[in-house]
Amino acid sequence: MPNKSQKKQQSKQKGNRIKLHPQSRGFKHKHKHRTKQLRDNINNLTKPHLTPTTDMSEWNDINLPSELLLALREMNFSSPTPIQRMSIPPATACHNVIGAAETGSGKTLAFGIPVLTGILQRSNDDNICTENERVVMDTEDKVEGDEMGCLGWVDDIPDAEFERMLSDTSMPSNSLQITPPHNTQVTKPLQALILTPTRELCLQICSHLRSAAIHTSISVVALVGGLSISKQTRLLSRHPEIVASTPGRYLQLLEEGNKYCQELSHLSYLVIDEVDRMLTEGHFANINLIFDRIASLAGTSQSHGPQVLLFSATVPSYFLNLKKHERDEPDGVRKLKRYLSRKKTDVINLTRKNVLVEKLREHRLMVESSNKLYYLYYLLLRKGKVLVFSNSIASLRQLYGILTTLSLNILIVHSGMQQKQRLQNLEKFNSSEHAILLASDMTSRGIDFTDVSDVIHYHVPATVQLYVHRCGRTARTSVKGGSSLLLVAPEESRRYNTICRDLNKAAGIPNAEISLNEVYRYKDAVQLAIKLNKHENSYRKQTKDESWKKKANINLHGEYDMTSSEEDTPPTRQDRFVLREGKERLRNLLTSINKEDTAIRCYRDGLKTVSTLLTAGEKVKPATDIPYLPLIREKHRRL
Ligand SMILES: Nc1ncnc2c1ncn2[C@@H]1O[C@H](COP(=O)(O)OP(=O)(O)OP(=O)(O)O)[C@@H](O)[C@H]1O
Repeated sequence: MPNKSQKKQQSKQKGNRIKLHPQSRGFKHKHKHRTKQLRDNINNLTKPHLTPTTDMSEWNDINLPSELLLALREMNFSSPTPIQRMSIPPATACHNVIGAAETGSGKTLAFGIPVLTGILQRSNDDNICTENERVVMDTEDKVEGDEMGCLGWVDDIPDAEFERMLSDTSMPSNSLQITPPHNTQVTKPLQALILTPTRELCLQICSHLRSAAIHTSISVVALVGGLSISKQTRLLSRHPEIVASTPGRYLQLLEEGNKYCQELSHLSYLVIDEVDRMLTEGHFANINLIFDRIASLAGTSQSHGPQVLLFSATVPSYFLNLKKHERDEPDGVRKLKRYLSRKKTDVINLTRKNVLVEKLREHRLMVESSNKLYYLYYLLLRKGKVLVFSNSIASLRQLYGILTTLSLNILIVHSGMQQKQRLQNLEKFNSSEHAILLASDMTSRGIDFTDVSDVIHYHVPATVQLYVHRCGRTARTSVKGGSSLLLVAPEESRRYNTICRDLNKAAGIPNAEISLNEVYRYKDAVQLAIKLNKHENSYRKQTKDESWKKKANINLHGEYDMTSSEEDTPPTRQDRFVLREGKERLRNLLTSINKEDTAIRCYRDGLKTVSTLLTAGEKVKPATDIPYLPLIREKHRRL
């Protein structure tokens, strides 16, 4: 077995991301090497042979620093997206910006590029960061892959070594002097704070900005709940220029007295992504506290205080028209508007009339709620990368159990899961070509999935904004298109009508042509899976209870108490038999359907995805399960 230092050596040889003590690494040499590398990279911008296909002239009007242009070139972003083209110039000219653009339109860089540009300019102009500090940051802060590309690298540095790196001032004369010279400002206060509603989105933004800042010395740190706060505190002790955070974790660090989080007097940018979500109940109280702190530090001076950048695909009308005050404005919106009025504020609204992406193909199915599962199973038999949204965690868990019993390979993500498991499942889904992810609305905003072919709404979402954001997980910039299928039960028709009204869809969403007869071919199998799943859950619960009781009794009395009451009876052989026999029956049933069934054949041969089925109208038989469609249309017309 290799010991610890051998392991380090091995991973270093593999190009891994272990950091060693500055003295042992020859920081000076490394820095020189890095600076040369950066200079070469920038020079190479003009050498077409490196990436001959990427013409970056479309960015010329925006006048970006060469370090950023190089990174964009490496990402193959040859031209700015419309929202980037419109919002980067005013934001770099120190205006507040409120940006609304469809999902997947590149809003992260629309605020990220001005923030990075501003910080680069300041570091050149103001000498906020001394040359020596920059050297340390440059050498230490390069971050490579981990869970969602953001945090794991800190694991590689042993704690003691990490502390020594931060506190060691007794360097030999031939190593870099990190003690700053007199009369230079040594503290590097926080310059940009980006607030996002979910942890996953926060990590994604952090990773995206790091890629854009790869050729600069700017460091970006993500602060999120569910992951070690002490690691995040250590990251903050390195004074990153940009912090992306969920409001709850930032507030927690503020309350715990973290000096870096408290020092907001030099904050130049406050970004609120998914602003409509952030100002609604649940987040607003925290945002308000953070904002109050920033506003109080800014005082009343026009020139003080950070520039504010607010972005979403669904910016509420009270932000699109700043002069208009609406009755339904959430608490504190006026306060934020007053703050915005201190600087020039540009409102950039690029959303289309019905807000959704043009490339999206929308359908809906009117189904009895008791039949939804049959439809879902039928659809999931097809190939594709399918994202299924449900309104509750309980129903997600139930669907997961049943669909897994039906031998489908399913991933699941919701807020009731461990953070690491959530990230792992998202990563797995994202990197697969064909996969099914059951998700709660935690995943509906901002997550940049690649090539999702279909979004299925198992329940009608509670708001039109949720519908837009769920649909936005497909048909993003990098893909040709995608489909959304809304399953509407009679009791959900009111919500469905509201969505249609808010999206100006007078004729409603087009109906998907899937016949109930076709779907009912799986009825027996699905019903059996429901029963088996129920049985298995209670069997598992009993087994779990038993082992828990055993442990509890052993702990309390030193030995297991064999006397148990009637209802405590452990699962019997009979239970196990029923379960085994049921599974066998289900297997046989599926095999027999499999032999003749076209859908499964299509799935196996990869011929049909959900979208092709929906758009091609594979079944010509009269559609839908429910005869109350005209009623809904009628109702809708009246609205
Ligand atoms: N200039 C560009 N050219 C090509 N692709 C880009 C460009 N800018 C960003 N992208 C890519 O577009 C995708 C979507 O970007 P981003 O996640 O920022 O969208 P968004 O507008 O924030 O979406 P959402 O509203 O769902 O949060 C990302 O994969 C990103 O890398």
